[in-house]
Amino acid sequence: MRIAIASDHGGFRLKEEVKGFLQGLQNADADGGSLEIIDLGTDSEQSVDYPDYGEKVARAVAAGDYDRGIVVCGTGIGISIAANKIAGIRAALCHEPYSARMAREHNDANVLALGGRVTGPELAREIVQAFVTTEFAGGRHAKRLDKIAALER
Ligand SMILES: O=C(CO)[C@H](O)[C@H](O)COP(=O)(O)O
Repeated sequence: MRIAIASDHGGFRLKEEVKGFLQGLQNADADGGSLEIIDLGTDSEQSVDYPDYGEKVARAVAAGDYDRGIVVCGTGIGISIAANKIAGIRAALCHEPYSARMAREHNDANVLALGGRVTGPELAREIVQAFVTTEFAGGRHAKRLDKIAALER
């Protein structure tokens, strides 16, 4: 699985932690395959604008260059709003692992958003693990995603 990750300054520290978790999750994705991770920035706590980083990840995932994305800002709100503006992106802001699991199982979320000023690293680890290891359930959920896709047209 190829994962693109980015943050603004408010999410920078948690992004760095998440990259470490992802390294530790090697061979733990839903297919038992290895994880390839690309960091699209930012690279310090110097102030930047979260839409720029939400867009980078969202475009990389929407283009098929990466399978999933993880975006982090202070609350996770702004960067998830930005990512969701890109067609084909289903970004889910999650504060606990249950929502992350459901975001994959029911919503086939392809981008996870986290709040670096909201969620601590240990909880974030569990959220990220759920996001990476849970597959979309399909079935009745597929036609609902078709309806979401229709809203983009
Ligand atoms: O959470 C965010 C967006 O939803 C941003 O990280 C936050 O707004 C940045 O704030 P500041 O410029 O005061 O550091």
